[in-house]
Amino acid sequence: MPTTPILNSRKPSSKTWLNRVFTLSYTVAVSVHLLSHCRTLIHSRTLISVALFVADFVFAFFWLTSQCFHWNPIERQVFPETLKRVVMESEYPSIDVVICTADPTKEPPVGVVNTALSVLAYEYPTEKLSVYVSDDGGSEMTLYAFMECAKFAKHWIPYCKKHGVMDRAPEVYFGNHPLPAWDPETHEIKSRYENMKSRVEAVVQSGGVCLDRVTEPEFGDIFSQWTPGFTRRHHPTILLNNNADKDVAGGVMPNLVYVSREKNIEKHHNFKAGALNVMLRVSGLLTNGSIVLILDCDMYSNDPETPLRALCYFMDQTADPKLGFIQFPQRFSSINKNDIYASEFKPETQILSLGMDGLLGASFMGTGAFFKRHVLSHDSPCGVTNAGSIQNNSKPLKGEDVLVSAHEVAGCKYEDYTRWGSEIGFRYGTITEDTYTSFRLHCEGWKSVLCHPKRAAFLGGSPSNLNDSLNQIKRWYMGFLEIFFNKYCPLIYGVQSMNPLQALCYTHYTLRSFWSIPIIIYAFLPQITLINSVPIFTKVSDHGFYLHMFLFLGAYGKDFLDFVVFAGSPALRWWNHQRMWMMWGLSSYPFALLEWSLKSLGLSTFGFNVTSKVADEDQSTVYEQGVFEFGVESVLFFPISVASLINLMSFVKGVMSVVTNNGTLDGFFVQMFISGFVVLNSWPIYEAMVLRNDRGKMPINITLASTTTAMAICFFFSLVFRV
Ligand SMILES: O=c1ccn([C@@H]2O[C@H](COP(=O)(O)OP(=O)(O)O[C@H]3O[C@H](CO)[C@@H](O)[C@H](O)[C@H]3O)[C@@H](O)[C@H]2O)c(=O)[nH]1
Ligand SMILES: [Mn+2]
Repeated sequence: MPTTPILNSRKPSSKTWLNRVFTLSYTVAVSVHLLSHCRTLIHSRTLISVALFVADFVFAFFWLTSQCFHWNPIERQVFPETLKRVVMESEYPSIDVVICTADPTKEPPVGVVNTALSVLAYEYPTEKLSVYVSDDGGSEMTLYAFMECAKFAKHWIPYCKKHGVMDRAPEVYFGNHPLPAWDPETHEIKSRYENMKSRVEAVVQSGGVCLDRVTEPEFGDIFSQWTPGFTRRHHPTILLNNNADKDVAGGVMPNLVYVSREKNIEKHHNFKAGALNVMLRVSGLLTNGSIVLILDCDMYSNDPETPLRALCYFMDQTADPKLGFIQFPQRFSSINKNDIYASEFKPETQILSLGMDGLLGASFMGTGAFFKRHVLSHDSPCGVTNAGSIQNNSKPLKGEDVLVSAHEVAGCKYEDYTRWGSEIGFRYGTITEDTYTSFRLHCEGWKSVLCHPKRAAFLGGSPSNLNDSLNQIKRWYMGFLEIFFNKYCPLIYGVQSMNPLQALCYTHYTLRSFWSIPIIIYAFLPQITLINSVPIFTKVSDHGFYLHMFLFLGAYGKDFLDFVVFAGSPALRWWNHQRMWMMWGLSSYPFALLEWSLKSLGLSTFGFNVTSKVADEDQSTVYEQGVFEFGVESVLFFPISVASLINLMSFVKGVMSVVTNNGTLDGFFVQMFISGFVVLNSWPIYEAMVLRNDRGKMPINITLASTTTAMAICFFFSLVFRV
């Protein structure tokens, strides 16, 4: 009897038992610790003991919920070689790729072009591949870049296939490979690329498209739609289908389509989720690929065989029919050596996600995910009613009728009175549509898979300065609060509708901004009391001290093991990550809570502030050197600066009293230790305040304001503790 060929496998991670033993023993320690807090509260309740209890209680909550990620981590493998052997290419499903962009100034069109080229050149039957660019910025510059992309692709696709190129984003390819002097073909394609790039950049620089640049008759007319009343928030649908049939080597070209959905200033457009839903409908009409790959414009493909890896699940006869999507973890290309801003998101993308994968599946990360189309549009009006099987679709439906319908489904009134965004497609109501959509899909019983090949499937950009990075985190956690305080709350609705451990994972993420409470308490309370010589923790000579020590070393030590030993990151990256966690706790998290509260009270609004993907040369140099970039007067730096100064004062005060009291610090050791630890972490901040003179130094106004505030706090509390 023939055995079914194995296309993928899963096994428990080697650390599963270590995780479980650790979870159980640490739970005992946390419980004992919380009990002793309760005892203190009963016998001598003071403001300080209440604050410490609250802090430890919140920490315990996050620790406990985070254990759900560690309970059942798994590792997976796929076998694309087997796939190639046992499945004929003609059986491959067709794939529609959607690339989102929203702002030509923050997301340079050349970057969009590179991402598009990297997927157009996938090792995949070209007649089954379609690439859609969704331009939420409604920018003629992006459209112009798209046209240049279409022309260059005719050369680039056959070149990549002929030479087995791995880096199929040309910018990366030409950046990584010295040109072989003997190869005229490579020289030619490179100069073609450079010319194209400079034409696109010239258009971007001049701020508009000069029509005599567009010589092709099939493209010429479309720019007339940019009438004087056209703005990015208010304009008609623009759709351009590049009808190129053949590349220069005579191969079939993949479809390439540009869509900028209709916008109306009076109509909420639901940010990226709104754009993606339009793309689901438009692509449903034009090509109707049964697999949809979602990408951000800065996430280029780093491995041309990625679709085959996804097929190792989709084409697996034995796979769970409820499998909805396959997520490739977000990975990043331009992170500096020690990842000073912790932009790698290692825990979320590559550690915790393995744990969710062992439950119901990783959550959608906004980019790098292959969806079965029908999961997102099961009863869409576009005639996409295939009930679960992977279908094959041939080259596009063309003709005027289809284009008229496509304009209709991209219109901003189309979704009125439909279930798009509430029950169908990407879900609305939050600016972190990715987490929310996968949460809802998991509630509905869909499953997902994390595919984590050694060579990253996609590589993206990340903020290269501190302010952008803190703002990005703030935006996510505001979105998370919108998810939690919602009809479909992960802790209430989620726990009832899916594996409760998985629901607690979502709970953990969506509530994380409350981590700011204990972080702020621990950043100020032990320090202010130390300055005023008030001991608040157990003495080193007490038994309780060992419990404190175990709790601290256990949490940090386990984190270190996961990050460095099991996930293989350099130790310095781990150190920088824990530093950023404290910084988030003092800035992004509390501001997320604040802004979300203001919005809930109707006092303010917030939108999707697109992360900038450009950095000028100076900024990039500073970043590459691994030096913190403050530079701008950001309110997010203020609490961080105040905390770092208070910690410095308290540490100095502590050292001085140890010296004057003949070297005893018994009663103050824990407070000294915490201040010292924060001081060590704050070194780049002190440097930015007093030692640096470059443009990345702390703005003088922030330094002055935070110094004054820190002194005022000290003065105020010295009065409080005197009475
Ligand atoms: O109204 C909008 C806003 C954004 N985008 C696009 O959404 C993508 C993500 O935006 P970006 O500013 O780069 O977000 P990140 O901070 O990198 O966001 C992460 O988190 C987002 C959810 O908050 C996810 O959508 C992203 O995939 C994920 O990378 C970009 O391609 C944008 O062009 C739109 O299409 N329309
Ligand atoms: Mn991004």
